[in-house]
Amino acid sequence: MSEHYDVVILGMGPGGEAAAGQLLQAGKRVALIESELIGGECGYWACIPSKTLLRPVELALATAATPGITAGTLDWESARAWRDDMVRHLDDTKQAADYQKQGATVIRGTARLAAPGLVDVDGRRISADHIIIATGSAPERPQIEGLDQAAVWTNREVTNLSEVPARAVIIGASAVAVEVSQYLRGFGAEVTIVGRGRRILRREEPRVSTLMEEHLRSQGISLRLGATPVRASNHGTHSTLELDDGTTLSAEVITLATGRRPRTAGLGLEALGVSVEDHGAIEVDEHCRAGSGLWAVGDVTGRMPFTHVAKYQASIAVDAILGRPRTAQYGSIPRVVFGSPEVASVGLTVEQAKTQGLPVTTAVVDLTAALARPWTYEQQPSGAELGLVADAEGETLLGAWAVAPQSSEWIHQAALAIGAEIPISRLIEQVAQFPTFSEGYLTALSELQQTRTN
Ligand SMILES: Cc1cc2nc3c(=O)[nH]c(=O)nc-3n(C[C@H](O)[C@H](O)[C@H](O)COP(=O)(O)OP(=O)(O)OC[C@H]3O[C@@H](n4cnc5c(N)ncnc54)[C@H](O)[C@@H]3O)c2cc1C
Ligand SMILES: NC(=O)c1ccc[n+]([C@@H]2O[C@H](COP(=O)([O-])OP(=O)(O)OC[C@H]3O[C@@H](n4cnc5c(N)ncnc54)[C@H](O)[C@@H]3O)[C@@H](O)[C@H]2O)c1
Repeated sequence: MSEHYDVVILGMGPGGEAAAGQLLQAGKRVALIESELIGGECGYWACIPSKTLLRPVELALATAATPGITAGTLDWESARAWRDDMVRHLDDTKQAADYQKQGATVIRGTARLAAPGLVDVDGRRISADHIIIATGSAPERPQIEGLDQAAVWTNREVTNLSEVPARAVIIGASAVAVEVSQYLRGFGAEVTIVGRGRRILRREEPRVSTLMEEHLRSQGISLRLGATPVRASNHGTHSTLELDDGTTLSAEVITLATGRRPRTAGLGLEALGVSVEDHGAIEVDEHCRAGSGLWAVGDVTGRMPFTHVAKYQASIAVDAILGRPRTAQYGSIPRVVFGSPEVASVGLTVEQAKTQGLPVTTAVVDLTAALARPWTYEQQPSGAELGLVADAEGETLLGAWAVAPQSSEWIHQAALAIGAEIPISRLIEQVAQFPTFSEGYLTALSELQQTRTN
């Protein structure tokens, strides 16, 4: 006999946790299955430790750029201790107890789909009206000769490091590489990012890449772009990485920042006829439905692999389960790289708009030239810009990006404008507080309007 629940959730990262919270609140009988730690990759080996380690580095850089305060001294031991507290010393006992108190059944183990509506956890059989798969993603391991013998870190080791290596080579040139390079460099490592493309953050506007490359270089981070690693070797005290241009890099650790693979292997999806894409992602419809009574949320769906998206998809799936379906909309969800300065974007890039056959107008504002805020923020500001992408008629925004302090916060104005399709003629009537970075929107919007009238 199997135990029966209204809903069983496979994986308790941000997606699983958001679904669990809402279902328990709705009075559902819920079983939660977790093979490692409640909180998932985000809580222990990704968002939380990386943002915690970035914060003192961000402050040290800001302090060095601000007169009237003595440049901050970074202290690895106390940063590490704060990080350890923030990742709960890799202990989720309290989280499990809290869920149990709320009426959930918490099951430790690796879940597998045994049949429609039936889950197997190491021999224990659990049936449910609905199954939500929220098993997340694992680091992608590139095919590089000798990599298995070299000293290699993934996101797990590089976010939970106990000592900062003297030298680090990072393979990959996207969000993980930018964030990790900045805290490793800040705490004293010599860092080289190896990117096979010609620019970093390749999914964003080319100008974003250029600005951020300049910031990274100015902080002493080396960039080897347009270079592909071909061979790695372990030399005991250090490892080397040979690139296809014939050069060799040497470091104590090689960190992989080469993307993620949805965790679907071994789940038994194929046997149940559930569609899995090439890369392992579960195909879902606009309600996050993967099949009858089967739902998938978060990184496992391969759609915008961010924590806020996992939580959003969870709310979409739960609402459908509770009989009040909504349609998932991804077009105005922000994307942020928490570097110094922050890189924030939302909506379409010019390239993406073109691919969709949408003619566009654009405006780019040098915030340092246009605003007072950068000058009251630091003594010699540079490299802070805001870009807007609008339809060719200049009526509504399609996209926005910013490389500037705190842009993770103020990008949400553009997100709201894009999501709610607020006309530019209305947006430009807003008055922004002086002196703020938000004033940049008015400058960029007037530029868009001028392009339109010219
Ligand atoms: C270094 C780094 C930094 C990041 N920083 C940010 C950030 O600042 N902001 C942001 O929005 N995103 C960030 N991300 C992305 C973010 O971590 C993911 O998008 C998010 O964790 C996805 O949540 P999830 O619930 O889908 O999966 P996960 O967090 O991966 O959780 C899945 C859970 O399922 C469990 N599980 C897997 N298989 C099974 C099974 N068969 N049975 C039972 N349990 C199982 C796992 O143990 C895990 O606990 C970062 C990623 C990295 C690598
Ligand atoms: N602040 C945030 O929200 C945040 C922070 C970090 C990560 N994340 C998310 O986590 C996920 C993983 O990030 P990421 O930066 O690892 O992945 P990514 O998929 O964004 O980028 C992968 C990078 O690795 C490179 N690469 C892949 N295979 C390679 C190979 N064989 N040799 C050389 N280079 C190779 C790619 O060219 C690219 O530069 C992303 O989805 C990202 O959005 C989010």
